[in-house]
Amino acid sequence: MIQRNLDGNSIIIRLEMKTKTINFGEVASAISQAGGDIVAIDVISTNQDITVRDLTVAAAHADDNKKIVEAVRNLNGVSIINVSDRTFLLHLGGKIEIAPKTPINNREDLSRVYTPDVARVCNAIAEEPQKAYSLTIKRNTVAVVSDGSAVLGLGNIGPRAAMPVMEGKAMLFKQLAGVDAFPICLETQDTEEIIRTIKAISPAFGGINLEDISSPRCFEIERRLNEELDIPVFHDDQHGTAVVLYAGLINALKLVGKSIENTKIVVCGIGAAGVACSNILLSAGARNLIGVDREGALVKTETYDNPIWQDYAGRTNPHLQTGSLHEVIKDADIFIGLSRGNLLTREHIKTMAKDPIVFAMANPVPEIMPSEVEDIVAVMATGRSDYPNQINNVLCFPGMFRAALDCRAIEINEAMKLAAATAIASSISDEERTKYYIIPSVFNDRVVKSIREKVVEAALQTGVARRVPRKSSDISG
Ligand SMILES: NC(=O)c1ccc[n+]([C@@H]2O[C@H](COP(=O)([O-])OP(=O)(O)OC[C@H]3O[C@@H](n4cnc5c(N)ncnc54)[C@H](O)[C@@H]3O)[C@@H](O)[C@H]2O)c1
Ligand SMILES: O=C(O)C[C@H](O)C(=O)O
Ligand SMILES: [Mg+2]
Repeated sequence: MIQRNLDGNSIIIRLEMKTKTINFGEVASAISQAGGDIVAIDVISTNQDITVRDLTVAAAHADDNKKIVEAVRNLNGVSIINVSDRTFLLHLGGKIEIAPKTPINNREDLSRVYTPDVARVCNAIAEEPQKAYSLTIKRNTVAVVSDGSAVLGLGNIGPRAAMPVMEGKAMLFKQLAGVDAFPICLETQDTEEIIRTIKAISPAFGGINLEDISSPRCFEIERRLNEELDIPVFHDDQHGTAVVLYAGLINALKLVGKSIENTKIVVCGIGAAGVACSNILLSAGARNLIGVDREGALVKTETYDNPIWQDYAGRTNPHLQTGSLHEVIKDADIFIGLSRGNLLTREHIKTMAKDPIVFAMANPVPEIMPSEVEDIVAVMATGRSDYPNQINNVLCFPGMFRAALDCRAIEINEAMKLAAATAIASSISDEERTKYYIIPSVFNDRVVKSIREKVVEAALQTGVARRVPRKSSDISG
């Protein structure tokens, strides 16, 4: 039922073949034996003795790529000129650019967009700072800020290595919701310095999307910035994830006919995403929710150095369950993984209650792969785009910021998050809902519109909107 998307693992091998020594059939069979499929062949040049070709080869797993290249390299009469990976090719020079909205064709244009005329616009903003919203990019621009300390599930890989993710988020902001977003990766992991820096750059932006900043620092950074800035600050890994998770769970619970109040929920990984996801589930009525981190279940009878865990333990695990993940997952109705890959096996899932719901959301490798348990779970979801039911914060952040910018919200509050979750969940109708379709696709164009409408409504009702936006049909860049 589940189909892997081979495209993510394809490589392009440019090779030179001595036509008298080897024929193409031999190359093709060596590639196939090493686990690759040739999906495209381009002849680059050819003469009587030598032919140069680009072979696009897909493999089921990225690990097979090395084997395939070795198999080709070992053939007599073949030399490899170059191997490129389509994903790396796509990243050459970065993934986004800044483009002017109007051309500067002559001296008159120049004096309007730049000096001397621009000075009149500057003075207008100096006299009335709110005009920054109408006369600069602030109205539609979000900073995507990371310190590279918790990038996907890769850990603390630093600000340079975080850039491809932040560029990707910026692309998604623009393509899905018309929001201009700029990636900013900071060369500091000091809480105070991050807060100071974000405050210092804030004049250019209408909102701040914090991304991949590890816990517990992320909680303090977000709280302080929300207090000290008048633009919305939203830690995507916390709240974006929580919104989408709750949306998926609303639909999954309908499928299995259970109510959130009567389920046992195990959340693994009590970091940024785990805390926020637990919070949204508790506010939606969850009662028997148990958090598990590296040392096992969090329980209020223990003392933790991490104050976030102490607070968490005090609000969860009502039956004071102790033990490892493998112990507490027994009889659970719902597993939510926000930790790291490959922590569970099929045997562990078999110990869960009837019709288990498994949301294994660690990226890029989930706590358990769907292919291992697909036949024994009622609903399975991951954070990945190559399996059904992708629970990924990308379903939330574009629409959420579209709404916040349009109504010029001073913050993104709980009511707005719940409104977004309901909007996402209800974009799948009763007839459409199946175990493979509990969450809409990122390409479903109803999602951003529906989040935008519901979130603006919630912002107006809760008094955090500074402006009543025009109709949703005005969504644009
Ligand atoms: N699908 C999504 O939309 C989505 C969104 C956010 C985060 N995530 C994923 O969730 C994971 C956590 O992200 P985060 O931003 O909360 O990071 P984080 O660093 O704040 O938290 C990770 C937590 O997992 C815990 N952990 C690590 N190994 C563990 C183990 N073996 N057993 C139990 N707990 C363990 C850590 O101690 C930490 O508390 C990452 O893999 C990330 O990619 C997915
Ligand atoms: O970036 C993603 O794909 C989701 C999430 O923000 C993560 O950190 O894993
Ligand atoms: Mg993230």
